[in-house]
Amino acid sequence: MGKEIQVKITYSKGIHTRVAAMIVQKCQELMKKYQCRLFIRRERDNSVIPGNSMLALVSMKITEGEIIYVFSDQDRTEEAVEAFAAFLGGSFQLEQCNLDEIDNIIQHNTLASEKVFDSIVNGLIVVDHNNVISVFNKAAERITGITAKEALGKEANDIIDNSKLYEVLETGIEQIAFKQRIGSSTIVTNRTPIIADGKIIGAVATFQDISELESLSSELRSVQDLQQRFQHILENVDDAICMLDRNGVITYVNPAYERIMKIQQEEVVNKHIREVSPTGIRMQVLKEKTPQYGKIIRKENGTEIIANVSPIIIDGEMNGVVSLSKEITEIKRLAEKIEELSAKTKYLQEELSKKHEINKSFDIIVGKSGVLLEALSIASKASETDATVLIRGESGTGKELVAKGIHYASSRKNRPFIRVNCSAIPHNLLESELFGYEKGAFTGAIKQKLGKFELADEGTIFLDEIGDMDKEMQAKLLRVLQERELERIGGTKTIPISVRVIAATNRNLEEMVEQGTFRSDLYYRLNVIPVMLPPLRLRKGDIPIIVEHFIHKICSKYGISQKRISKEALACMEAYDWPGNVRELENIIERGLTLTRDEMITVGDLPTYIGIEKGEAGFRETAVTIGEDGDKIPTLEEVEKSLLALALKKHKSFHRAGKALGINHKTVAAKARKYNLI
Ligand SMILES: Nc1ncnc2c1ncn2[C@@H]1O[C@H](COP(=O)(O)OP(=O)(O)OP(=O)(O)O)[C@@H](O)[C@H]1O
Repeated sequence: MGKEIQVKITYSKGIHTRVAAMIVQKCQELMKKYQCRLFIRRERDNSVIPGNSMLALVSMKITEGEIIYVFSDQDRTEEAVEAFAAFLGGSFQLEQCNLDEIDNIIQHNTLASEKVFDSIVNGLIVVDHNNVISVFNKAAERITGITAKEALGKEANDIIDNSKLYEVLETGIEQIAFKQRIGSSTIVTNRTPIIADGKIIGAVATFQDISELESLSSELRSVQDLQQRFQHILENVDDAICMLDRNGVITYVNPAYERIMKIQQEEVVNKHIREVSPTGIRMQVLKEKTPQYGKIIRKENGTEIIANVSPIIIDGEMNGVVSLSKEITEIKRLAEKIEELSAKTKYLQEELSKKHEINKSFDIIVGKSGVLLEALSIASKASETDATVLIRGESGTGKELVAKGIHYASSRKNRPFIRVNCSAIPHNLLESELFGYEKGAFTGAIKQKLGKFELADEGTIFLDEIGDMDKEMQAKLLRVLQERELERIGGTKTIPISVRVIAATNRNLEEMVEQGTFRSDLYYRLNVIPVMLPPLRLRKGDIPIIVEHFIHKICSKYGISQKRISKEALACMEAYDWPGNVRELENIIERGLTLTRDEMITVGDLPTYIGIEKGEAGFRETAVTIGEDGDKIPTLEEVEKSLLALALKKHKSFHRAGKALGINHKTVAAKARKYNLI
């Protein structure tokens, strides 16, 4: 490097564009001649520029009187440096230079500036002091959709509606980072005044299209919003959720996971699944990248869970694993609940369909228990045919009611329903009762008498207590049933009969057939459609509605105001076993309604043996202690009452109580009535 030569700029206007062009032209000429490169160093800030760079020279804004230094990059080029220094310190007369060369340099530089402007990615608009556009670069064209041709030479506000460059021209205050809409784009712009010699000679706006940024940030906002929603869901679902990243590190577990797995998130989050569950399904899915559904896992703490584990695949790449698990006990509980509910629904549907199937004529029979409805459903179906029906059931279970129901539901309903109580009629009279007799058939037969079969013609005959019929009569009945015709006693002609037969008994006919006291052929002829009526103790759920039914029926019968029954009294009745079934219950209600002076039947209005089932007042009052220590000796009647009450409490039926006490059931019933035990 050669020596530096100091130069003082004496030119009054400093180094402006034309002068710079002249310097560049001189520098190029000297560089060519001396085969070196020449540089200028400014004293003010020590900045160095090449002497042949027009843009750098102009930007240095070297003024009159400033000190600069000139040097070369080669040794022994003093001549070149001296010549250059002499030129710089001169007066820059145009004649000194080749004018064409200078024009070319200026032209090239202007073109270079345009290129620079166009290569800027930001929009650039320059206006003069009249707000007329002098620069409108390519980016400005792209962002505004206006061509430079349309814009140049026009007032800025004619081209861009809301341009604020005029404000900058007026105030000289720059506007930084202003957001503005141009057409469909959103831009952010800086507007700066151009000041020369203290005067505003124009303004420049540089701007950037941020529409994409805006839509990205709104997308970001909605993604954030979505993420918050997901977070909320994850935190609140009942399923345990666990997420692993692509490397197998646990990144998230939700509160349900902590609860079900009985673990705190700090214990697992940020740990590799290998540490937490090395042989588990999550590890397997991480390795194999295939989902596993419905896996049942028994945890060490005894919890049984069902898990679905899936790989998270994004753009075909494994991005992590998510597991969703549920405590199986919960599912089991729900499944059991569903099973229970569907069994209940099925039962209710069956009950309902039974009720629907039952003819209205059976509405007089109160009760909605399954066993009763089943019996009534069979009876109702039987009423659609002429088949013989055998009704079985303990005394007082409603056999006659059902027989009537069948008759009134049948096509024979407008014809007679005739009841014959086979046990109430002496054996020798039953034949004439059933089949009638001719005048003079026997002593006392002073005129012809029609039998019940003839009276029931086209209707129904109800043979109650058929088990009490003697064998001779059984044979005669069988013949009539088989032949569908009869002869009156003492008569000669056969009379055809069209009668529907319903028989009933509370006796064990099968046992009687075995013992030979009931004809098996008659048994089979009668037992075409068997209807089994359940005893009241097997359908205690019906007690409240039957009680209500009788209270209503009896109050209406006696024309008294409707009464009620106390909860305790009803509870006693529900606890009692009802050996006399519905008939007994009806009697007790009638008795209670007669005894009570209140609006309500209470425990005190019930027979004592009913209360005892619930530990109410009753037997204890009647219980008698027989002592030998001079206590008062009870009367015989007191002892008898007490014994009867105890026997009835224990055995629940007159028959069995009678057996226990060694007396027959009729005596038990009579004495129970006498002592007010029923
Ligand atoms: N389910 C019922 N709903 C309403 N009343 C009933 C019901 N069951 C029986 N009863 C009534 O009970 C009493 C006895 O009924 P029913 O005479 O039909 O019984 P039973 O079985 O024929 O008795 P027994 O074998 O002693 O002749 C009648 O007053 C009857 O109205």
